[in-house]
Amino acid sequence: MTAIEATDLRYAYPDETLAVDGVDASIERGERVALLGPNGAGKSTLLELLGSLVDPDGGQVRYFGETTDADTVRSRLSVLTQNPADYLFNPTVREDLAYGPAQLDCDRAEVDRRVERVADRLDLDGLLSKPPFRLSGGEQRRAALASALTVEPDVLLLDEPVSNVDAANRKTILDLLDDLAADGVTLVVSTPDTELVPHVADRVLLLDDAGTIASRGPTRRILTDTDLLRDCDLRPPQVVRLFEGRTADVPLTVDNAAEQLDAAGLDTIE
Ligand SMILES: Nc1ncnc2c1ncn2[C@@H]1O[C@H](COP(=O)(O)OP(=O)(O)OP(=O)(O)O)[C@@H](O)[C@H]1O
Repeated sequence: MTAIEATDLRYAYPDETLAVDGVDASIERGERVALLGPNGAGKSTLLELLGSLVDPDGGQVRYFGETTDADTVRSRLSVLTQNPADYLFNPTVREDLAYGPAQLDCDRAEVDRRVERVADRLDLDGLLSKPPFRLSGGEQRRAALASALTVEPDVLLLDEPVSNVDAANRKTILDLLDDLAADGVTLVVSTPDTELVPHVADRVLLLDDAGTIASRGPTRRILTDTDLLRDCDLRPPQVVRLFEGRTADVPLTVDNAAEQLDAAGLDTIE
């Protein structure tokens, strides 16, 4: 079943900047999709349109087959923007995490269960009683993600979820996204970072700086098309640049590359 079906989306800001121009996108349930493009390509705007945070000037977004009903969308879909303040507005982090499920009429015990479980998963246990404005920038981003997760969405749209996040927390977040995908949650991640894409997506919608889709396809096909990426002002992943032309099966990540070198008996270089 389709999770999100967008047709001919168009959005211009009040100053007439055309940020999204005629985008079609169909995202199946359980898929992991990246919105990849350079700065200013329209990724955040498209993510907000796909997540019903803003209404398009043209075109339409439908969810789960047919519905456009706002309550259904709110209960089954979470969007994480780049601004943690959109999610952190209560006196304590615990109340911010509890806000979504409480809005969905979960009872007190269920709300507490969700808050504890997500806080544990994102290493926020020690921060639950703090006011959110006392958290560091990275902690605020984790708390915002946690508040998007306590509604237990079927579809999660994330705008640059690991930008400005340290290595340990990046791993925590990427492992969590793997677990959510394994549980069947549909993931849409916007990023300008080609290095991140193999970790979060099986399919890519590639945007160019005109707010249109330049190409779409499986992650491997898009990330190994180095001319296409450069035409969109993106740098191909470093490991692709290193292995391009040296093997038919170009690895997309350093871990893939290490496995290939081991398999080829090149585990040490004299
Ligand atoms: N509030 C706004 N008013 C006017 N123009 C805007 C506004 N927000 C974004 N834009 C413009 O819309 C275009 C798309 O912006 P958007 O933030 O969607 O791009 P992006 O691909 O997410 O960029 P980045 O990678 O830098 O976050 C850009 O040209 C930007 O300058």
